[in-house]
Amino acid sequence: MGQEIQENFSASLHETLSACGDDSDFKGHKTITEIFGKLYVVGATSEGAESPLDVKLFDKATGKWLAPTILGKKPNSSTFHSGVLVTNDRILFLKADSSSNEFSYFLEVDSKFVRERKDLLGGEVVAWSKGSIGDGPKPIVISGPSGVGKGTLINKLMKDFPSTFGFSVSHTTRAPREKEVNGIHYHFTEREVMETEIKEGKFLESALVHGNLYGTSVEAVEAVTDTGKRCILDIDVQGARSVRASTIEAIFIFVRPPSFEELEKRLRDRGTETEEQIQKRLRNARKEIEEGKEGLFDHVLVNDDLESCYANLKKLLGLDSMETSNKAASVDFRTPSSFTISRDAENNIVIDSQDTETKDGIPKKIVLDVSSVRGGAPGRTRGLTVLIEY
Ligand SMILES: Nc1ncnc2c1ncn2[C@@H]1O[C@H](COP(=O)(O)OP(=O)(O)OP(=O)(O)O)[C@@H](O)[C@H]1O
Ligand SMILES: Nc1nc2c(ncn2[C@@H]2O[C@H](COP(=O)(O)O)[C@@H](O)[C@H]2O)c(=O)[nH]1
Repeated sequence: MGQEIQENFSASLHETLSACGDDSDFKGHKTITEIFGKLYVVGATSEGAESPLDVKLFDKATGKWLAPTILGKKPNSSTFHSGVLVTNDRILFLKADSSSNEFSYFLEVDSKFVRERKDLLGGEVVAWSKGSIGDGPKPIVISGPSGVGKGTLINKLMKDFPSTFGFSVSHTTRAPREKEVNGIHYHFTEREVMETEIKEGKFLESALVHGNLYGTSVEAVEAVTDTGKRCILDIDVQGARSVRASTIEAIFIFVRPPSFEELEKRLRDRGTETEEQIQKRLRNARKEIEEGKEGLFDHVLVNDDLESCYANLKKLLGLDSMETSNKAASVDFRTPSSFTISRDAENNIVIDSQDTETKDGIPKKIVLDVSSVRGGAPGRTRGLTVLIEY
């Protein structure tokens, strides 16, 4: 029953679009979803399974096509996809012949993130985020004054748990230090370029820190989440505040020095800053240490003895027993190459295979509970629950 409603609805939108002159220019399969008088047309502009899904927008009231700014990593197209309106701010796209890690993408059209970007950029904005089954690992934000040992602690985590954690590589306008490598430690960039990209909405957060611009790009976070790893952000307190205000659900950790004198000693001994820069960083450190007490952070660690601080960090991340404890719930399947979509009595989304042959790992039915999804662009939409029938 639900399935018929879906097909009739979609067919009438195709008719509406044809009557108005379909300028969407998509090759192969496309879907149309109506939200508040706007038709979101999604398809691929070029042939081939690996071409990205694009979004065109038709405004029924004005009869005009609008070109939205598309944020987030676009999903690759497949032979077939289906769009399901989940709430009035997002559409769920389900892809045929795709792995459980790739089959679901959300297109946000009016989420908080999208509204913020609309204010910033003007015009229409939409944002993609990949769907994640289960809770998925929450990103970790690590803040603290310069020289306290954030980088040292993060390096230890990355070395000991390489398949669990991925580092969000920030952009900065400061000059590289002797052993720093572009693209690994930072994306070193020109100020003008970074300012333009901030205006274009490419950054999740950015801040002026010790006289230079630093920022976390949406792409940097997505590059890590795409690998299924848990993202670690090393950012200052201003950045932590911005991430806290975003849709990203993260764990916020503040690292404190045992004393101000020890902090100064570490900064000097590191030997990477001039005296003037050290003084500036120390002045900012006093402010940051005060801000670290304000309740913005979920956990405060004192980095006195490195090994015991690292042990405490692992403990609060639940890593003291085994490496895999923070991995996302894994459910392995492939979606069928053709399917129909319906809603069941509990309002779950039901994907029914229309494949004529049964194949290993491809369920006959996939039931998706989307009632607890949260998060979203930039990053992932987490909390999809999946029930599978073979
Ligand atoms: N517990 C510790 N005891 C003594 N020295 C430490 C400790 N932790 C880190 N260090 C040293 O302190 C210096 C600063 O550490 P690190 O570069 O990791 O700080 P940071 O917080 O990442 O600084 P920044 O914010 O400037 O990048 C390094 O030389 C590091 O080896
Ligand atoms: N708000 C942000 N702060 C960042 C980011 N990347 C790094 N930082 C912070 O800058 C200072 C100085 O770093 P350094 O490498 O020059 O010593 C430090 O506190 C970092 O945490 C970012 O993307 N956003």
